[in-house]
Amino acid sequence: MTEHPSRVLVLNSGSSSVKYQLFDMTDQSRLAAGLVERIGEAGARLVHTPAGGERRERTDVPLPDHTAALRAAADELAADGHRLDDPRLAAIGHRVVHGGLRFTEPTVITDEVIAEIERLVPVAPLHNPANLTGIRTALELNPRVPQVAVFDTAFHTTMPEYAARYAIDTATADAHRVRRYGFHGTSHAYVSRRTAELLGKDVADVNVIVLHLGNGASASAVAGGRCVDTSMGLTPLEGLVMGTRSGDIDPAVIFHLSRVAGMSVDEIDVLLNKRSGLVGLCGDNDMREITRRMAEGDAAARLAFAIYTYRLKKYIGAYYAVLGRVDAIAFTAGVGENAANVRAAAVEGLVGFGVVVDEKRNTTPGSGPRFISPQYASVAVAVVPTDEELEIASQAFTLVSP
Ligand SMILES: Nc1ncnc2c1ncn2[C@@H]1O[C@H](COP(=O)(O)OP(=O)(O)O)[C@@H](O)[C@H]1O
Ligand SMILES: CC(=O)OP(=O)(O)O
Ligand SMILES: [Mg+2]
Repeated sequence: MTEHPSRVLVLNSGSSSVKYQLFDMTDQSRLAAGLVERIGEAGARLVHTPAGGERRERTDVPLPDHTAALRAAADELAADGHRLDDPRLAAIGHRVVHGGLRFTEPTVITDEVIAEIERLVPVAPLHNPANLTGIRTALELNPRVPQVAVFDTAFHTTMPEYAARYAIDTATADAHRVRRYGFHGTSHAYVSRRTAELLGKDVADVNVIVLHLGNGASASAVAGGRCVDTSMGLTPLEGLVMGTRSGDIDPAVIFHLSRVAGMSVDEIDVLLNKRSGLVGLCGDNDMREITRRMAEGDAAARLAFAIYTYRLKKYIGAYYAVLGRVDAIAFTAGVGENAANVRAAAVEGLVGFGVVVDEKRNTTPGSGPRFISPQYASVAVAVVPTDEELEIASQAFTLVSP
């Protein structure tokens, strides 16, 4: 009997990092995981962790660009016996951030798919180029295994037109594909499903607000497993306050900075995407550091935290209204899973909506999905760890399986 290939390598290429994980999909176990960070910068490093093995950190290999980073990752995997031409490999799954309106499902990558992802670079300048480098390098390393793109935007394509459209001239919007796409969809899909499981209900029967708070952050309103609204828009800049991005602002801020401060469009782009959000407000984008500074009475850190959590609360209120009935609010990603102070502040004063957290549950560290609201609360508040890599592996594996 020949064994069907059952392994999936997942690549998540970010603007300055590459994350990778190798799964055995027979039991969804992780065979290896790694991260290459600060690519092209001083201090670039690769951290590779084999399942059950010793973590290895490499700073001695040159990591000038994403191609080098992926080759170095392939070498680390090969050193553990996981070669990229291994016949047990069923697919390589890629996170692709912007899929426009065209890609609503995971898609096997062809030249034509690559050309379409390339065409979307202007609406995802920080993300799609890195995703494309990941795809091209993986194709060079193994041209035979199916490569699958899993799009951040796909889960949001169910948004109704009235949530997806901006109120601007329709002809201009259509000519340039200006509309709200939404991102982090793989995480919103996975977390909303896991939240339904935690509630012991069918996903079709529950309404969930998902708050994905990582470096990039977004909220979504999910009704019966379908996304009906999300906070990111044409690009991942709209919505919540993020590590380095402003989130919602009056668009006239851009005209003002151009006319009054003499800044170019590119300079304003960098300002809003890289020098705003938490880092712009207080100089730090790591919530751990901000929390430490707040305890010392640092006023800038306190204000940054207040702005961040106030914006969250506004989105919770908005999506409560959008959904009409909310069964659960789920916090996920680096900040959402770990920062009890952010969770508490985001729902403070919402007891009238049935939204409240139990202090002990909220501050007790845990790892799996768990409730942080009291037993009696009418809306469940939960911490539900995301796993974008496993979700990408599952979708890619399902697509290529006979
Ligand atoms: N223990 C913690 N307490 C508070 N914040 C944390 C903690 N651990 C991680 N974070 C936050 O999570 C962020 C990264 O989230 P993550 O989901 O890994 O981001 P991304 O995948 O977008 O790079 C960090 O910038 C940091 O602010
Ligand atoms: C779309 C997006 O914001 O992604 P990330 O959080 O990985 O930057
Ligand atoms: Mg993440």
